[in-house]
Amino acid sequence: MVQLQGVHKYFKGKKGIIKAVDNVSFKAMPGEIFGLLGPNGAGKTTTLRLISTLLKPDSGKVTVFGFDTVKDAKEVRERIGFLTSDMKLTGNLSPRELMYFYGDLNHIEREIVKKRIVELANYLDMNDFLDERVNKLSTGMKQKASIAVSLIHDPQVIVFDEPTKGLDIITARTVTEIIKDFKRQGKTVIISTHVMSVAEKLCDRIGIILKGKLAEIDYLESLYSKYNSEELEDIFFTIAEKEGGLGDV
Ligand SMILES: Nc1ncnc2c1ncn2[C@@H]1O[C@H](COP(=O)(O)OP(=O)(O)OP(=O)(O)O)[C@@H](O)[C@H]1O
Repeated sequence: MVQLQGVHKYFKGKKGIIKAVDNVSFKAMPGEIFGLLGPNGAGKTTTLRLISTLLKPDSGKVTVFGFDTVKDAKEVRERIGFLTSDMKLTGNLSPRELMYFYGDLNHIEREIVKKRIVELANYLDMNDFLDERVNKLSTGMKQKASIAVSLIHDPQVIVFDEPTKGLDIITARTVTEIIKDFKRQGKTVIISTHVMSVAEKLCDRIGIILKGKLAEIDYLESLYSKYNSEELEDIFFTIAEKEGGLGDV
């Protein structure tokens, strides 16, 4: 389980203070896909980076299975996998070598990593390119390799920033199927997206984030009935217009 309680994260911008995350609170539970939906600059990536210990909140608290992301960062990192479509794997190492490298970084015994590589290669259908250099791989293969690397420690919580960004429809479909599978495995999944169809296809619960604030949070089905619409896009614009939070959409 992931919990945010009154979390604030501000940055200094050229035009003054940017309230990237402004008093955000929510919970994401095991076996659930929670989606943060918002326009560019709304604070989605910052929120996910706070959950993944890559940033510290200015105030408020983020916990992962009760462990505090600041005080217990090591315990949190052991339980979390942070994935992003922007993760560009380059260089002369193969996916297998990269998985060993990240296994070592996570202090996992080599025998365990060896077994995990077999599991992940079968699961992600990577056996044909497990020993190719990553800079020779296609975008889809690289994406699978970066997912495998991020999952080497079999995390209970998966945080995925813009899971389908820049992917062709076939790879995007593979990635969305993998995310659904995480849910079936009882993992806690948190994704960010600005693509309504991705949120509609994948998420059980959605938090709409506008200018750093959570403007709405509810089950997808409840949003449809609350706003009397079957279109998440219409619901999003209704909320954004009410909040005056469309920013630079
Ligand atoms: N390291 C940083 N330093 C200064 N400002 C930052 C930093 N990181 C993010 N910001 C600002 O915080 C705000 C929220 O950014 P964030 O990347 O979280 O938004 P986002 O919802 O993920 O947007 P996008 O969909 O464009 O990726 C933006 O105004 C951004 O410019």
